[in-house]
Amino acid sequence: MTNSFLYYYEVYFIRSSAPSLTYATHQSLNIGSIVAVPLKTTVNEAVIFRKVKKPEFETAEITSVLNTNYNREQMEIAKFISEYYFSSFGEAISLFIPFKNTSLTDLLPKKIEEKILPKLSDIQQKAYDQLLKKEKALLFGVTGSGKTEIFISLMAKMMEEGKTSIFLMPEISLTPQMEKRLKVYFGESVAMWHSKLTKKKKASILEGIESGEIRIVAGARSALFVPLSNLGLIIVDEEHDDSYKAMTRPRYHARDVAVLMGSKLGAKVVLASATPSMSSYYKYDVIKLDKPYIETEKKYTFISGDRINNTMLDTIDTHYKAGDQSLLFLPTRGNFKYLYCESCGKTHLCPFCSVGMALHRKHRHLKCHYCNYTEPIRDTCIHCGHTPLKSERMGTVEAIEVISEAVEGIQIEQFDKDSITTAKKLKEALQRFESGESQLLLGTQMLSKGHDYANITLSIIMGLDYILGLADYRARERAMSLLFQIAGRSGRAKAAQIIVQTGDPEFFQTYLADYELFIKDELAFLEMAEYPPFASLARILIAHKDESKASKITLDTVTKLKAFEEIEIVGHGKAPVEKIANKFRFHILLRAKHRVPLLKALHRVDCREIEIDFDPVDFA
Ligand SMILES: Nc1ncnc2c1ncn2[C@@H]1O[C@H](COP(=O)(O)OP(=O)(O)OP(=O)(O)O)[C@@H](O)[C@H]1O
Ligand SMILES: [Zn+2]
Repeated sequence: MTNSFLYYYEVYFIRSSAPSLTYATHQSLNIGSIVAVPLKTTVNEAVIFRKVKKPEFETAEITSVLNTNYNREQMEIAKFISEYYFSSFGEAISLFIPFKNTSLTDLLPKKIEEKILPKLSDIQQKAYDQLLKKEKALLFGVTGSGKTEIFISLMAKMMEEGKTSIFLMPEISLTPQMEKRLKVYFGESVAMWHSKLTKKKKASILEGIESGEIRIVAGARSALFVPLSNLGLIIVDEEHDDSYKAMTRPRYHARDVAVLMGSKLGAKVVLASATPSMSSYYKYDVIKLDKPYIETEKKYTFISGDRINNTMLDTIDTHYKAGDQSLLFLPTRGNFKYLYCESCGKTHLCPFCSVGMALHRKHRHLKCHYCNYTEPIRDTCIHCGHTPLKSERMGTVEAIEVISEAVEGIQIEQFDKDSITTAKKLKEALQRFESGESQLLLGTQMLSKGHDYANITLSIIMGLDYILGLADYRARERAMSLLFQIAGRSGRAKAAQIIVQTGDPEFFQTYLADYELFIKDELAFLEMAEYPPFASLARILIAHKDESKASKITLDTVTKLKAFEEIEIVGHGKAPVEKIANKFRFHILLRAKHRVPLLKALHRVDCREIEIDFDPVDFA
């Protein structure tokens, strides 16, 4: 029977981590075609990966050929993702939505009426002109400088040329407001895309893309993978944001994949931020927009401590009574605590790694999660002698209680992952805030992203020292960009007040007027300390129900890795979050001057029981 087949193909199962298999068929197929193939008792979707010679072993026959396919670029990018981010090809290709076999490739130009497009200011126009000339660039524009208007002009230009655009935002919390802004200009030509859309909605958007009606797809990470033909532009807004990094396999970084995609497809890539990442600033041409569209006065107040104090309460009250709105940021609840000094604001650091020592009350010790150095719990600050050291932090719920009690009548919007669980709740919360029904937006990281509300006149940033003390080589960058981002949500139309809670005001004050100065100092530090962008990092995660098994896998992997001279094992041991879903977690942090030797070494270790996170951004 099998002798009569003419063609043999290696295929990968879509969404599966399984290795490839070979199937036979009578017809010649293209690489990237999607087929149905039998496996045991089921029929599965698979993608044709490459043509192979007739194998020695028996092969089953391809059941049918579906009417969709991945194009060459999608296949190539998926291959890159699977190798660079250590996933199977089947998992990597499943990020993409395939093209219909009948997809058109020519789009007619669409012109947006001149009069409805935003009129750019002179400095916006200059940045726009510069961006037109570059294949890829970083638009470094202070908060409120009107980066969005520049994007709109760029996307309109693409439409006129019969090209499509992808506009990425870090999270869906930004989509409702951005949707409104984009619809004004692009109407039915723009679609919002994110992973929480219903199947029906997705299907209708895909139809719009196919017919050529939709020319712009805007949304979170997954919008990068929609099947747009004639792609002319990819914008990555808030490019510094860690939400662009996927936390499950394939653990890709959407910003970095966007850059690769742009170069493969000949599409322009514009990364943008008011607080660019060190790596983008270092790698790409920088175009600056250094004035807000509307200049307002900003007054900063620094206070120490870790609680909501009377200064904050009084200020919230004043702004509330004046009919203005406020924003209050609290760091995300961590899974463990650090010791810090209330008096000087410094976190107690590991003497070897300069990262915060985590407090383990149960074991009655402090521990560094990078090098495992431990020491007894201490009570006195080594910097200023103050005693006792503190370890408490406050969550959103407690904060709302305190403020509601002190500021009579104020309506507070809890804006964090515990309360904003659906797209609907998000939309409603933002609507209540926009209409003025609520006057204080109180929450975690979600607050910091791109929101544009004219009426906010007060930003309060709590717990910055906690961020500064995180066990993360980017702790300073994270704290500084957070401060700039949250401060930037206020004062868009009127003068604003910003309260910053930190025991180390000098650090922040040095850079308040100039984020670029911070970038330069930080890059010098990273170069000296040999961290990215001056080195490559990878993190190996090991999780197992049996703790001793997890520990053994960790040690075995470390032993194997020691054979590779060009890579350094920075540390290994229990992960800061020791247990998730009943599995004990261990990790290994690796570093190399160049990425290639690191990739090579990691491709040599057995991947079945470990997970590799290349270019990690999360160390928990
Ligand atoms: N050319 C323009 N004409 C009219 N309004 C403008 C123009 N440029 C900017 N604005 C207004 O200024 C405000 C700030 O602009 P925008 O939200 O684009 O800032 P941004 O650079 O994206 O800031 P962030 O980094 O904080 O997200 C918006 O309300 C926007 O509508
Ligand atoms: Zn240490």
